[in-house]
Amino acid sequence: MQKIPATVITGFLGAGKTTLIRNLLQNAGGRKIALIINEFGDLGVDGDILTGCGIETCTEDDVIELTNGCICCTVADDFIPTMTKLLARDRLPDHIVIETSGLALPQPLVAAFNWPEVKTRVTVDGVVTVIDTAAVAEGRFADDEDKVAAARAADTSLDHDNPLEELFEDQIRAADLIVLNKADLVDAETLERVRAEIAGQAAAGVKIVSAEAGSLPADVLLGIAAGTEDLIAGRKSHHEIEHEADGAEHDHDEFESFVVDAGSVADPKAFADGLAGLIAAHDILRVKGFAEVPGKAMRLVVQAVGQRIETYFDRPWKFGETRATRLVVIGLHDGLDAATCATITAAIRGLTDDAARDAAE
Ligand SMILES: Nc1nc2c(ncn2[C@@H]2O[C@H](COP(=O)(O)OP(=O)(O)OP(=O)(O)O)[C@@H](O)[C@H]2O)c(=O)[nH]1
Repeated sequence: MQKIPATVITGFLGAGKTTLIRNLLQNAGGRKIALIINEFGDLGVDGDILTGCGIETCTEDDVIELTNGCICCTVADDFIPTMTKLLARDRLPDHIVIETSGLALPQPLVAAFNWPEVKTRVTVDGVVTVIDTAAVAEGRFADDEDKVAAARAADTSLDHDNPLEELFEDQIRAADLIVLNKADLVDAETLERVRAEIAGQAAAGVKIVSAEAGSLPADVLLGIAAGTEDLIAGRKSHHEIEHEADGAEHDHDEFESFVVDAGSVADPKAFADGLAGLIAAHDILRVKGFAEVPGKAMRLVVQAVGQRIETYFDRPWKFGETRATRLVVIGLHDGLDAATCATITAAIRGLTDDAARDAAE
C-alpha cells in the first residue's frame, strides 16, 4: 500500500500558518486533504476560521482539532490515536496537513511518524516552517547577545535568554521548506537580509521561498517527498539536546494563555485601537478570536500579532450558535501573572458592551 504523505506546517504564533493552509485548500487541485490542527490556548480559533471560510473541500469532517495543549507533549495520548482513527476511515485522504501550535517544537511530532502503527501507512512529505518576515526584521526573536554570551560562558548548555529565540531556532532547524511570509510588510532589501539570516540557521540545502498571505502553489508546498521522519534524529531541538542525558520532557511553562469572554463590540475600529493599547502596555504576543457586533449578521474575526491588528467579518452566525465575543490571549508567562491576566480581562471587557454580555449569560 502506498503511504499517505503528511505535511507538517509549523512556525511561530501568528506567522501565517492558518492563512497559508486556507490558500492551500483553495488551490488543492482536487486533492482530498485531511487537516489536523493543534492550538495553544483553550479556544479552537484556527479550525473554526478554516471551516468557516466556505471552502468546499474543507468540511468539519476534514478538520480534526487537538486543542489540549502542545502537540509535541501529547503525541502519545492525543496525536497517535487521532492518526489511527483517521487511517481507519473508509475514504482515506490523499494528503494529511498538520498545523502545529505556534509554540510547538516540530521534532517530537515528526519523530512520532516512526511509531509502528503510523510508519507503515504515512510518511512525512515535509516540514514547512512559516516565518513572520516583518517580526524577524524587527528583531522580535533576537536574544540580547551580550546576555547570552555571558550565560554561555558561565554554562555550556545551549540555554537562551529569550525562549522565543530558542523556539524559533528549533522550528527553523526542523524545516524542509521555509516560507518567508508577510513579504508585503518589508522592502526588498529587508527581505534579502532576513533570507540570509534564516539561511544561516537552516539545515544545508533547505529551500526558502517568500510569500504574501502564504499564497504559494500547492505543488511547492506538497510533494516535497522528504521522508522527514528518517532525518529527524539529526535535527534535534534545543530541549532534546539539553535533556538527552536525563530524558526529561520539555514544557511550555514559559508561555501562558487565557480566554476572555466579553460583551458586544459596537465599533470594531475603536475596539482594535483599544486592544492595540493593551498589547503595547502588557507582554502580549497574540490575541485571536471572534467578536459579536450588534446589528451584524456576520461574526467578526479579531487577529492581533504584536501591534498588528486585523478585524474582518468571516461568516454569518449560525442558527442556534451563541453570538458572543471570545478571545484567547497568549503571552510570556513572566509577563502574565494572575493579577495581570485579571487586569487585561477587565480592560478587554471594558472595551465592549458588558451589559449585553451579562444579558446573554
Ligand atoms: N500583512 C500580512 N498579514 C498576514 C500575512 N499572512 C497572514 N497575515 C495575518 O497575520 C495574522 C495571523 O495569521 P494566521 O494565519 O492566523 O497565523 P498563525 O500562524 O496560524 O497563528 P497561530 O495559529 O496563532 O500561531 C492574521 O491577521 C493574518 O491575516 C501576510 O502575508 N501579510
